[in-house]
Amino acid sequence: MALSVLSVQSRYMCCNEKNLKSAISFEVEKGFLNAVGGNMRFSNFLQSKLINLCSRSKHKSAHKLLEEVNGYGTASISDRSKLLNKVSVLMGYESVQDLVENERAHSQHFGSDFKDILDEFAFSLARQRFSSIIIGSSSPILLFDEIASESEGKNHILGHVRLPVGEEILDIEGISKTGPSLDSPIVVNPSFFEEKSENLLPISQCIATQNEEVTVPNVIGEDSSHTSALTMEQKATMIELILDKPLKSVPGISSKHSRQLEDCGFHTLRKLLHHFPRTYADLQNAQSEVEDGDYMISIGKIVSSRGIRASTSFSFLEVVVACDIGNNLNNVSAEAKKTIYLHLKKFFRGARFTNRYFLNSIQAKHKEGDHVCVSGKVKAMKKEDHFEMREYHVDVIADEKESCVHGEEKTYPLYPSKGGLKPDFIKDAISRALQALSVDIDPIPKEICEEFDLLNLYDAYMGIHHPKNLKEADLARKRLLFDEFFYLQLGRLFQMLEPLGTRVEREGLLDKYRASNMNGVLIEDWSALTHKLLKSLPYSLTSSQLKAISEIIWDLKQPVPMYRLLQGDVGCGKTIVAFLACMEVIGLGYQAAFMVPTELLAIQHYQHLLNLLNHIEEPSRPSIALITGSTPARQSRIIRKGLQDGEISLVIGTHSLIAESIEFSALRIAIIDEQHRFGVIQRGKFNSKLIYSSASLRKDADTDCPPKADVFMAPHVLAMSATPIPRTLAFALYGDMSLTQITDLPPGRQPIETFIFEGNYAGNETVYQMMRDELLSEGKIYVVYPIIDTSEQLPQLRAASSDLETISEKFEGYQCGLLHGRMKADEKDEALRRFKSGETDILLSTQVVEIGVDVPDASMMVVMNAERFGIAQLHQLRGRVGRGTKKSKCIFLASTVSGMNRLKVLEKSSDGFHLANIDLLLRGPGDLLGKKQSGHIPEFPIARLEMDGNMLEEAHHAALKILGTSHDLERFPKLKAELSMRQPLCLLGD
Ligand SMILES: Nc1ncnc2c1ncn2[C@@H]1O[C@H](COP(=O)(O)OP(=O)(O)OP(=O)(O)O)[C@@H](O)[C@H]1O
Repeated sequence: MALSVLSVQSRYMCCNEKNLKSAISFEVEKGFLNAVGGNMRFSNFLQSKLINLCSRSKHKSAHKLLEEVNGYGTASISDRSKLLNKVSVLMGYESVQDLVENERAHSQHFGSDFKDILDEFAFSLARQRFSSIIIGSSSPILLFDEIASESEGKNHILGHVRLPVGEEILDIEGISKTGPSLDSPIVVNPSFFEEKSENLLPISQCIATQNEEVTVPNVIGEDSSHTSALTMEQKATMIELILDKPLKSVPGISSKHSRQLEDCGFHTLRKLLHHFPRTYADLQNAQSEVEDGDYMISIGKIVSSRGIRASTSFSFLEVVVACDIGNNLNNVSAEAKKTIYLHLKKFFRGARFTNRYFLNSIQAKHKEGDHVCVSGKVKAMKKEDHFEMREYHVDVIADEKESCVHGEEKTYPLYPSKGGLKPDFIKDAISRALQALSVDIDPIPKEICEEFDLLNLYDAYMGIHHPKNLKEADLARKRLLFDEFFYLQLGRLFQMLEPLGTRVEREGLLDKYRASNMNGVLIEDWSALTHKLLKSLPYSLTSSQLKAISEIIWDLKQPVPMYRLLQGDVGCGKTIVAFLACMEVIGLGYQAAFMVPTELLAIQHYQHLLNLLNHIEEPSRPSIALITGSTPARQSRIIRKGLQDGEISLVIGTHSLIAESIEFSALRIAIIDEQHRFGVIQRGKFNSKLIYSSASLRKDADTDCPPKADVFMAPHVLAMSATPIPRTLAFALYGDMSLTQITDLPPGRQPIETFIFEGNYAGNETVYQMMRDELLSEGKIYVVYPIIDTSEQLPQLRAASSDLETISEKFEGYQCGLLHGRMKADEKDEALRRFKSGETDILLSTQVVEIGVDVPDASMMVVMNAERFGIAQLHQLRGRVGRGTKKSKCIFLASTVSGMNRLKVLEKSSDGFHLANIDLLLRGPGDLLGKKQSGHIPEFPIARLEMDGNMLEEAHHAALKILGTSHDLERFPKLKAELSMRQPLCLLGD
């Protein structure tokens, strides 16, 4: 309605703006409706709703609200809005907005004519009723206010087509009349967005009406003759306009809708187009048989929707969807087709969910006759062909006439909702945006697309959102995935080339990347301190470790901060590689920080390094410190001071290392062990912390002694991952990182024998016997549990603390220890120390031992309820044994036979990368990396990473090719512009 295009300003604007606007809009509508009805004041409407709720004495809050409603007329706008919100919630709506939408839908029986009249009158009515609100006083033509900034001399390109000097600014109402709305189909020439800087077109010519097409000279493509006179800079700036235009400039997206989209994060065309379908429905309903427990996705028609009150405090919603199934619905005889009925059920507990208003409102959300796509797990009901779904997802297929419903087009994109916007609304906006897209938007040159077998960008956007079939969607996905990698690679390489002065230097660097496996620094060129630590080791490094450290040292010598991921299977010896990297920078007079995810690991690393450094003579022995959450305040103060003064060269710690109060005097390298366990946010925090710390050196530089030039550079970052995440997944997460892999294990390691048993009486007894045998041969045993204490909710799970007594009794004469996350740091440390020293023979633990714990002579691990862990996680746990020369065993006890089957893969393989790939396929990347991380993973681009293994390599080669042709990207202005939109060109060290 008209009100929605107005800019509403009020001194009461302190309350939630969305709710306030909805409340006003609602009042206006209701007021008007009632005026038409002729006899009911607006507050009566609320009263009538509330009185019904009050009829039940339990609703004390409704009574109170009724009193408030009596004073509604005199209340402030913000109080009214709050009141409306409360009433809405009490009526079972989510918010006042939800109520407005539903009430509006309800009022549609007045017919579209009435709606038009309502729209027409609403504006003036709003003015009359709310004199305190200034409506329309600010320029309603928000679309064009960039023009003003341009005339003020800012050379800013508009989010819309620029007008020639003197052209009248169009009125928003004018635009909405001329331009199509979200409800009307449009025909727009793809070149709508393009513009010519010197000969700008009147906007009226650029907005196509229903049947006209507008031709605007093409200035975007590199080969366009019009562009030859433009400078690269101009071209690059113009290029930003296409995908980074605001949505309000897309024909067919009204300013109201664009505001709604913007509120949910869709600020530009790009943002909207990158809202990818979460899946595609095959509208042929190919399943011919449905069985209990199947996960199905199916198209059907809603046959009924009922909100049912089962008791005074229990209600449920039942929506029945009829789905025709059959192998190929178009070519199947009537007998082969059949209809199944899906009963979608949602349950509500609590008296407030049993009132009629609530039940009506939830049942009204599913309209009989609607075509929907349903997905979820089915449970067979007693009646044949009837299935229940309790956890389901329903998408309304917007237009039942849509060709795909009738089988012409099989793939139907299903979008996730965002910020409260319904998927259909987003889908519609995406379709509008696609129509407005230019065919030649692709910044990647045609030759590169051809060489790497990629769709062009326009086809990729079309293919991902409107695919004809799954193959087309997959090709589109690949192209967009390629972009993710490509720009990261391009950005990284570009950043490295920038500071290099001469063409020869740049070419040299590119050559090194062209043959990256040749990079490395000869051992003779390592620093003296690194050599000393190397000499103190009781073993020699494996060839893989040597290669890793020389790659890292090579990177440390580059003029830009290193960003490298060190990856290797469990127990391959990553820690020593990281220690050597620290020595390299400490040897040059800088500091190092080593951050690990658990206190236990911090202590272990600290003690390990301390032991190694004891072999180095005093003057050159670096001072190291340990700082964790349990470090006493006084000691932590001393350490912080030592780091600030530069007296401490290396600090090992948990996330407390990123505490605000820690400052370094010359931090040069940050090692982040098990980086993904910190989550992206903390990683970012750590980085910025480091940059800040380095930046603080500038102050010193201004005063007495100017530091070396490279002090201004942000610290090098070496991330380590013991979870052997697949190479490609690693890049999706750490796309701008270089990768070093340790591929072999230290010599003398014996393969771990793996057994899987069912955790029943017989299984347990067998395991106990194996444990006895192990103890007799002087082995040490970890017993790992999924939980600390037994839980009533999960009686089938064995718990570490509760089992201590049982195990102690069973293994009389042997000492048992306990280790879990709820213990204090020193208790944990003591438990591990006793196990290491042999004071305890059996350590009952939770998964705290999973990461990094190193007890080389531990020779057996038993994992209880192993089905509760992921495959990669079990592989990690198994890696706690077999770290020495003693032959080790690992036993997984599963509660169920089906659980045992899943674990069988661990019996067959001990290759972490292979197992991680399986986990990725079984559980998806979110699960593989733990909950913390999953929220940050763009599900779409990496959904099938295991199958796109070569993509990263290709992206890397493509980036090298581009930069080989033009070191500064001057010959590819579109790419340069795109790169600058995707990430700052100088992320670090600038
Ligand atoms: N080259 C080597 N030769 C013999 N032993 C080694 C070698 N490198 C490391 N080790 C030993 O192997 C064990 C495992 O090393 P480390 O803890 O560094 O492995 P990791 O890769 O960090 O393992 P995890 O992923 O389990 O944390 C340690 O006891 C370490 O001393």
